[in-house]
Amino acid sequence: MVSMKTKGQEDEAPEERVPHLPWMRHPVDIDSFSGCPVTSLPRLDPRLAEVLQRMGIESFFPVQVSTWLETIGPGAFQRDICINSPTGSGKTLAYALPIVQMLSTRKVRCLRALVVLPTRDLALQVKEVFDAIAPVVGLTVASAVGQSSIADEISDLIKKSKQELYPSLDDEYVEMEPQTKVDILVATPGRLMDHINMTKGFSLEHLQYLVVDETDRMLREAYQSWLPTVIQFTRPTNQNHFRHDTPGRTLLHPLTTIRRSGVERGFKGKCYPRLAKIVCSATLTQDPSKLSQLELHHPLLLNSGKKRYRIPTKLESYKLICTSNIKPLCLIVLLQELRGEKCLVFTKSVDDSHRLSTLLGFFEDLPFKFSEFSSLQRESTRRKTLAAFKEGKIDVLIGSDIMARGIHIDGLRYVINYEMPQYVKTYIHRAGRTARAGESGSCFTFLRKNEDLRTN
Ligand SMILES: Nc1ncnc2c1ncn2[C@@H]1O[C@H](COP(=O)(O)OP(=O)(O)OP(=O)(O)O)[C@@H](O)[C@H]1O
Repeated sequence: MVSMKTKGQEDEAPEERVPHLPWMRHPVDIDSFSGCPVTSLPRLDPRLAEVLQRMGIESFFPVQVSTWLETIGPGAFQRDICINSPTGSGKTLAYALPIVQMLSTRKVRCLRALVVLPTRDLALQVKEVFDAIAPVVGLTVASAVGQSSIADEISDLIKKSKQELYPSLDDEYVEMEPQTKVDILVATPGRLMDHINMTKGFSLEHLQYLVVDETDRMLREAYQSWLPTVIQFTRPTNQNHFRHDTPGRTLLHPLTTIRRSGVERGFKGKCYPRLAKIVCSATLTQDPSKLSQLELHHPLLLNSGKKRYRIPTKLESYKLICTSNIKPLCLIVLLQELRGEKCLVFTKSVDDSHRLSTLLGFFEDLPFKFSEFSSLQRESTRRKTLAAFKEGKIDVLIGSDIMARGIHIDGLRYVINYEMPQYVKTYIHRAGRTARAGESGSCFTFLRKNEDLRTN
């Protein structure tokens, strides 16, 4: 086996192409910002500063500072924000913090911010971030991910209606009451659609902020047309003539969110305040037809550096060249060398993960504990395996790209591509499970002699 350190995936990426969309050609460079101590961020609510410090956050990362300046700062969220910044650079807090700060002055509780992510694991991880900061300013967060029964989710989301409590109340008064009892909802598209279609009282009419995380993946799949549905339901009143719960009703009552009243002083004739959007990824798509689905309002791109994608600065990449017949042995040697440190091993499919785990199972006395992590396993099994891995009871997880996106595991220093990923984007997300939040980490990729890390 030959091992070689590479200069980094980005040096091997294909030639940069000029983006088709003019607004993508002139991004704000996130790397031109430096970190900022929590206590120095202009206009940050002292309660939020305090809770962040208690969480051990002393200063903000550049992506968080630049997003803050475009939302709470001078940018004043006049434009929709598209964030393209490396894995582990802190994008979650970059959008969570301004949203929580902006909602902290709300008077009436109802659903005002929606964050949508492709998988349940990611959604729950993001909810944890909101849960850590939102309650200190009196905000409530819920998830709609299908982790619990839909009935439990409904009881977390929807108030008992006044009519149920006081049957003699006038219908008109009851309709004025917002029925959602959370301020922020973190959802996966499937469960979100279930609530939109079936949950009585679930309404997006007061929504002010929409976040689409892992945007490129979210736009690649239709997920039951969740995006056009959300956009349709949140159009200003004068453009939205239908509602699913009370068809034909027009509403302009005192509790109507100002966005729906359509104050005509917005940019390029659009109603203002509008539904403000933040979309983000480590590999944001530049495809105009995909991005157009988001109906972005005068978008602003925040990009790390000049390149289209960037890997974390402290990530070291290695090629391991060996023939197929000795690859499992080479993997075992490598894992022995890593001395029981946490490590993710990626294969190209669930079947390959299963085969590799079964093969390793034949070896006795391996000095590391490993487990398979597969979409074919039950949700509860996967959750237990991930928890055991996080706690250090398992050293090595073997899986396919189900583990590649967004998941954060403290102290994970090594990623191994047992099979070379097919796309640069996949490499970036897999490798990005390590070297997060300014830490160092290494990614090893097994290749055959004439193979290269260069992918399409
Ligand atoms: N300002 C900060 N100081 C210290 N740690 C931070 C800070 N901001 C975020 N983190 C930590 O950095 C880690 C990575 O953050 P996060 O998951 O938001 O990255 P990301 O950019 O969304 O990555 P990915 O693209 O892989 O989803 C998390 O553990 C988070 O708690």
